[in-house]
Amino acid sequence: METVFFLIRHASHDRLGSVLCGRMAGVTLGDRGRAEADALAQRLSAQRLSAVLSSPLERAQETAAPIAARQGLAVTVDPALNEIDLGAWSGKRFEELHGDPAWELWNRARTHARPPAALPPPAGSPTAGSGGESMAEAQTRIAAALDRLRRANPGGRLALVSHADLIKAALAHALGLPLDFHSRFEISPASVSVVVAGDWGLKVHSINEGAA
Ligand SMILES: O=C(O)[C@H](O)COP(=O)(O)O
Repeated sequence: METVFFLIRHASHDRLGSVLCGRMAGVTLGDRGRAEADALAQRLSAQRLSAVLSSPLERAQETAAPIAARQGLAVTVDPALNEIDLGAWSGKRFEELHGDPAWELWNRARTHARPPAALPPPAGSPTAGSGGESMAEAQTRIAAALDRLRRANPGGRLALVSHADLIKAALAHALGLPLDFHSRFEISPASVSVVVAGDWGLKVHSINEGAA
């Protein structure tokens, strides 16, 4: 039996395009984002969803809430849908990052680049030298979640509210696209990308639907 996944990027917030928010707390939807989330919930009301899952971050849960409410469902928070751990870059303005060689590498070589650690590791720590989460690790996380959710929900139609890079990683996994090509397609705020899963694997039905 097939399981349909509606991969939804959270709606707009006021720091979009100026701050690399990552997992920082307190990033909530503004007026525009709430209007986008309501419009998205209205569009999705034509679908019979069986579950609405969300990243733990506020911007995702606030996007998921009106979608779930319209369907008479509760939002289930799933840590597997969380944003990539961007370590020391979380909360930095994009203008601060420009010119940083590690940031340039992150943008051109996602297959092996890794954000820097948020805090220097203690001296002698076995984690010395480790950083944030690589996109490959995030892809493993979302791919495992899709497989787990598919097995638990045969015939289900699940909305998963997450983040741009997580959705790109999921689509790249389904398409067999190298992560270095992450910028070859767009995942906009409040957009929907549809992936169908079966015993045979994953099939991409659409990408970035409903983008403004
Ligand atoms: O701010 C970030 O973390 C990224 O630039 C975009 O991620 P998002 O999908 O959570 O906005």
